[in-house]
Amino acid sequence: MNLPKDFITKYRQLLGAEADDFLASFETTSLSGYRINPSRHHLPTELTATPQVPYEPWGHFGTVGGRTLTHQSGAVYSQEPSAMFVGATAAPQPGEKVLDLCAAPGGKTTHLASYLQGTGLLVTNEINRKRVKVLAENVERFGVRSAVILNDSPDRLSPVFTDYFDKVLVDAPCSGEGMFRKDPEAMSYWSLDYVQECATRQREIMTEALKMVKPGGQLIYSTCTFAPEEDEQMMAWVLKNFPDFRLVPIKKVGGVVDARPEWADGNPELAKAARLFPHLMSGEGHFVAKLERAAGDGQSVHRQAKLGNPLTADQRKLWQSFAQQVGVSEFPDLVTVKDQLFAVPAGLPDLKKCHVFRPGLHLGTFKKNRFEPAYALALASDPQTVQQVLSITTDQWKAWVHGETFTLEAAPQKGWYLLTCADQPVGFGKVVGNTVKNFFPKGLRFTVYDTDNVMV
Ligand SMILES: C[S@@+](CC[C@H](N)C(=O)[O-])C[C@H]1O[C@@H](n2cnc3c(N)ncnc32)[C@H](O)[C@@H]1O
Repeated sequence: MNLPKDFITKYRQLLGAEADDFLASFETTSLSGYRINPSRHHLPTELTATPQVPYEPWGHFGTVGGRTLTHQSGAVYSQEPSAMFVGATAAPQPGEKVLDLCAAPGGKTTHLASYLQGTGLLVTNEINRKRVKVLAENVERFGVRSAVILNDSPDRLSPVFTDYFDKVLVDAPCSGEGMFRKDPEAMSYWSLDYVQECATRQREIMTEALKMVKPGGQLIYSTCTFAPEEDEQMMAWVLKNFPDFRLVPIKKVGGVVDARPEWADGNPELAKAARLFPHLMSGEGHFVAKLERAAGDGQSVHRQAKLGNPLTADQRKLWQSFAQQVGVSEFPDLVTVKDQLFAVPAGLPDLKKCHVFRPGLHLGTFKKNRFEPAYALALASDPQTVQQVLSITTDQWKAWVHGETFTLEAAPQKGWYLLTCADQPVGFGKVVGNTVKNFFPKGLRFTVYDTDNVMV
């Protein structure tokens, strides 16, 4: 690999005798991994029997293809093994209020959602308009039930969510040195100046992010770079400028090591943060730190959310009749945005000043005198509790994701069914006679070839 000259010189100086092993690791193959979705049942051993990532019970080494049933149904999320250390360090408790400030494409968000188990509140934000769409697709595919998706800059969010969250994750945009092995393209925009630019942007992001942590709450900061300017030096800057925050120790296993105080101002507290080096563990380069705000009284009062519109009597009837007939769970807080129905998480502050991309779980669309359930609702539904479930074969699944209608041997009762394949939810289909009408979202359709493995 043709590493930039300045990069080699810098890390030879910083790492001394360790530099040879560090630089040699760039010549080895990067490792891929995936996380299992804990809300899915009966997953095949092809997925569950692969070697486990040491610090993440849902994490496995291996590859899952994008055109598989496993991927489409949200049974897994492909994620580089080191990146799993971030969510495992945040590990929010069910019921907590959590912000993922730099969230697209959604690796950490879906991981945080696994910990929350459909409870509490997950505010997941992405500044970039194109990337927020991908984030929404991944949140939907993973069946996340209690997320609000925002498309804002940190300085727009901090006045709305001052002193609000139990946990804030800043998975910062960074110089990406830790990804050179996996994605050599990242080297093309790297320079010593670029590292400085990233550090400046990270200080701006952190200044806003820290305001949103409630007293006693935590902020998890991570990068996928080795650059001390963006890692230990960033934490040294926080400790100096935000005295109500301190670093708390992170449990380090599987070759994860202490951060290096000598790469910043020498403050021994910095060793509490974690470094993931590819020459010391099985994964790419990362840095993770956990900051905790001192307990005390938060100053801020949060006005209740005014999101969307209440349902009309007709809309409520249509939704209830669908929910009862199909047997999907009820949601306490429902709102409409135009003709779209959403279940919103409880306890949100007023989001009038935010760009709300999704106010909650998309349940469906009101059409003229009928209700059409959303793909997001299907993937957030548990086939074990839904009453109207239709199990389809893998050949029928191939037709389904390709956008085709297909026929059944016997005609069940007319209506909406949660379709499952190998016990995984794959969408809602409408049965008319012995035909299953296709409602797989047009933008997500794909072709599965006979030679493709449906599972991995
Ligand atoms: C490292 S990526 C996040 C990866 C994501 N957490 C995941 O696990 O899939 C950083 C994200 O920060 C966003 N970003 C860039 N500039 C930003 C800024 N000034 N404030 C907040 N986010 C920013 C980028 O668009 C990018 O999606």
